[in-house]
Amino acid sequence: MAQCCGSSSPCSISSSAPSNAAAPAPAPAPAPAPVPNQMTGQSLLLSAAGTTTTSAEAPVPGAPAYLPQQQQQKQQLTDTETTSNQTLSASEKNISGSSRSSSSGSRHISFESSQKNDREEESSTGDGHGDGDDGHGDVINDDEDVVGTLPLSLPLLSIKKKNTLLSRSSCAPRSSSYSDLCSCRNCESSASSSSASSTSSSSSTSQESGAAAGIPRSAVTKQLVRSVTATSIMDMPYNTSPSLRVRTTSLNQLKKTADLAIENELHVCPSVMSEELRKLLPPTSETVMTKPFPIRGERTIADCTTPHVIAMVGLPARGKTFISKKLARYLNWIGIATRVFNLGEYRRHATTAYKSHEFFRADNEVAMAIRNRCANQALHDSCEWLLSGQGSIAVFDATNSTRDRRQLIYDIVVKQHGFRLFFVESICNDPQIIEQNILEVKVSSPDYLNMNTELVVRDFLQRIEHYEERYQPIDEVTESHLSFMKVYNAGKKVVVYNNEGHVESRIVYYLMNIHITPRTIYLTRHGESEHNLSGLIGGDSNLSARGHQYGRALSAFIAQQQIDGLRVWTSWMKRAIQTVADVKAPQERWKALNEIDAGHCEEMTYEQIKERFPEEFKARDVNKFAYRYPRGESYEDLVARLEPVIMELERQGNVLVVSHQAVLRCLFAYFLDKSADELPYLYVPLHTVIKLTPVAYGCKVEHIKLPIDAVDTHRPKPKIPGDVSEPGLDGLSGELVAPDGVGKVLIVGDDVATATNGNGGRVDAQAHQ
Ligand SMILES: O=P(O)(O)OC[C@H]1O[C@@](CO)(OP(=O)(O)O)[C@@H](O)[C@@H]1O
Repeated sequence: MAQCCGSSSPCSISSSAPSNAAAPAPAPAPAPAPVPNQMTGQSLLLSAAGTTTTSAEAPVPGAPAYLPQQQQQKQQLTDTETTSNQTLSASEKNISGSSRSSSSGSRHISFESSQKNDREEESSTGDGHGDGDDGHGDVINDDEDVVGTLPLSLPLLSIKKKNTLLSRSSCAPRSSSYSDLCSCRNCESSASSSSASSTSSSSSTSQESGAAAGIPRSAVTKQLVRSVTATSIMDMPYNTSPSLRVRTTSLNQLKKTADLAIENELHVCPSVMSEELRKLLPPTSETVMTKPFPIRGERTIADCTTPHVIAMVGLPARGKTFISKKLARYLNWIGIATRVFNLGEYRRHATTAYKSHEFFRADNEVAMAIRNRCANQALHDSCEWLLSGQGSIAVFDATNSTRDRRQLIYDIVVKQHGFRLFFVESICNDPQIIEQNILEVKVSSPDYLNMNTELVVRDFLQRIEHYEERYQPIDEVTESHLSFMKVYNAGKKVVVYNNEGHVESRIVYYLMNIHITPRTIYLTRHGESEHNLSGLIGGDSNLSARGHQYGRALSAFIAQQQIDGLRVWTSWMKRAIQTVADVKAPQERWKALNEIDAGHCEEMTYEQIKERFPEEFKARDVNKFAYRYPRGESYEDLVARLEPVIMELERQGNVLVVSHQAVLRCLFAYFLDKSADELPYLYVPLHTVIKLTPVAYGCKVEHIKLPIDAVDTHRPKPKIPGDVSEPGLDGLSGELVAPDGVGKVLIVGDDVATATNGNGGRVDAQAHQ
């Protein structure tokens, strides 16, 4: 299966149109007709608690790609083997799919909670063309009081597709390192004369012998692919060639690239390839010299070849903006560049004409013209952004509450641009959730500046009524060509329809796990360890005396917080387990929470690494996120390893996570929406609890430093890569990180130290105010 759900068990879900997998990034392949799913009448029931029951012939979608890395690679290699079969069956699908009746031709997966959930009665209430917004944006434009400041004459949606064809004839004088992959005349001659690494030499040997034997070009390429991908990373000592350091990451990409080349007969020289395509080539000594490690996002290019638009659907105050922002944060964290286009922000930017709910009346023609123009502009910008290659997923956050509006989106996104389109409809009939939503985010909306809460609630409820008049929930019969999921009452029930491909499966899985129940997450490193004292990284040492002291202070602090249903998660490492020895709460050990594996550099000081492996040490400073220790891990690897932890954290209530510097940076970056550049330098000091409380669309952060001294292990990014004389190693360090405006740093008073040093763990509550 080319793009299976990623389940470790055999997966029977058909992949999406294979043209997606084969499309060269970033330009999309011509729009494939939507492929209705072959599976009929299959349903899967999943309880809110995560237990699954499948109906008779149901395919089990399984958890998406959260397999260990090696398993994923194995899985992908197996998947790729079946690509050609899939291509055939998918084209058959296209032919047969068009004549099939909508309801029987689509896979329908329904996830229902074990709790009582009445199926929503969905009724069409008209065929108006309304659109709208319910989000409140961060952009407040007070300068504009003219109605419709967006130019009305703007040529909307006139985006040209990029030229995906690569010219053979323009092959420039080329680098010998590509000779084993290129078939242009120049390269062929240089290929035969070049000798390279073991991998490339075997490849060129295949080519030469193939040419000599008169084997057709495509067969030679296939042979080449096989010979390269059959090589196992495990068989190679890390220092055989610098290029091997990235081989695990590039292995699947290479396979896909090569298949792509076979399918499209693109025998072009890498020197004229697009940047995107070239990135997927196997590393050579040259690419390693200039760009030693894959940057964030490369890992996911193969998964997300075709740009996606995720279009929200639903009445105002149904949590669409909450879902959009949260989803974007998650997708960016896993390395898929995602951006939210919020229609409310466009409308507020276009006009300040909003005075009351009257603006949203269906018969308000002036307002309706503005709203339509803004919706078109937001969609246009989403597509522009995707076409520019800056991102892979655009989230269109608007109500998209009528069939006509959704059809328009489909025509533009799928038919015109050939992107994938997935609707996420949020349906909520629980007045409590709606009211809470209005109070939490609408009262502070720029639409209601200086208005009292009661008036805001009344006005907003009337706004909702205007939408209700024309709201048409997505209909499986009349809109059977759409891919969508419906989330009922903040996740009590989820329905998934025509779910296509890996990215959508991940989105569905993620959205099934999030919840809005208030809770708090506490992150802390273990107490100071013996290795911390001597400046050694990694290892599995015991706590120092001060580390044990921190353990006691932590348990006192946690007891004082009186946290309902708290669970404690630690790594498997001694220093983490020893830290929570006195904490009174159920504990779980996660291997995934173990510290970054520094491979050959384990239990060395930074100075020793610099001395023994100067190039490695420098390379890490150049790109710390992507740098993988020899026989060890990178931060990028850590993010992949931690995805199941994030998923489980999303499902849980109150949790205390006790882990390590690098691991906590990754988790912290998820909650703070930090970039790959910032992530490895986030400040996570010893003996400090980071308290995270979800609020509205974000997260409140408090740093609570318990008053027990510890060494500072933070090494800030040096100005000169490889420099160890920078501050940070000698106790000077970075700033506490708190998100703009919402975070605050609390310093706990002496009471904790007193309490833990002899008062049996009692802590004066006042100390924390
Ligand atoms: O990525 P850098 O900044 O090196 O930080 C990670 C390092 O932090 C350390 C301490 O130096 O973490 P910890 O003590 O939390 O286990 C090392 O074990 C680890 O290799």
